[in-house]
Amino acid sequence: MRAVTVLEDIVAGVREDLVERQERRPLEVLKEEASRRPSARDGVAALRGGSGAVTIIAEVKRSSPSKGALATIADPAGLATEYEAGGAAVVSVLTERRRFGGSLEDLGAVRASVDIPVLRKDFVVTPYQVWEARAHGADMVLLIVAALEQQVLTSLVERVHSLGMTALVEAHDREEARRALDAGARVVGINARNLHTLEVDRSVFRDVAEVVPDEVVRVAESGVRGPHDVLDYARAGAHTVLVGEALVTGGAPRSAVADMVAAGSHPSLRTVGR
Ligand SMILES: O=P(O)(O)OC[C@@H](O)[C@@H](O)c1c[nH]c2ccccc12
Repeated sequence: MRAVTVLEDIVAGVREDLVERQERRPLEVLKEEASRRPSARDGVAALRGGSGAVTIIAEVKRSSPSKGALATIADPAGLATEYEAGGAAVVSVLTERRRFGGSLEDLGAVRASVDIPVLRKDFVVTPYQVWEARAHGADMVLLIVAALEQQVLTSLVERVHSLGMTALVEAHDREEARRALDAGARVVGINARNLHTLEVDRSVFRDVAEVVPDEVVRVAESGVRGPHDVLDYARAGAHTVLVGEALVTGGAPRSAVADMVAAGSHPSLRTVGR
């Protein structure tokens, strides 16, 4: 028998937790809550930024399967406010509980504290979770190609977009990137961390980015240690860079984001064909 990979293990846990939430809060209730929210913010416009500079998605992340505990983050809303003040285009909030220590409460608290778009980062495998995201004020939802069959992926992308949100569709190789585009993604994340083995290989980005056209926002995910890596990803064709660990462990989130935003506006990038 094939070994169960980390991704499959995480998704199994997510499905278990989901059963309980669906009992507590029927879909009809969620839909009602979602309908009372103001419209979702435009994630694509925020990530494009307007000036040709590379934008930053800053992540609220307490722990990870690869590194274990990273930061306590007693006040996720306060952290998100720092990210926004540093110039982040979007805040990503991990809501997966078992491995990442996140929650939908974190998402709601962050939503209430910032004006920029907020991304729900989780292992979304059912429409119910998309409604949950909207009911808690998310503007964007992560969908992971490797966790979804193509038909399911396509219908989840459609569901996200029909609720006025933007899907960030995550790929790890060229084949998955093509599947993301086929499913209708307007924003494609290329994750340098392999979710089966958890290893980071930053060179994956350049290779996979080649199959993602310029009309689609290319997001480089994982393994960013500082401004230098932002610049490298930008030179490899990223429109946006998503950063977690370096921001939650560094101790000065506002200035860390500001330094990365500055790297993303470097004059040398104007000559890169982005
Ligand atoms: O902490 P890092 O190396 O900056 O990585 C952030 C982000 O890319 C990572 O959290 C991530 C990327 N895709 C995911 C999918 C699920 C959970 C987490 C992730």
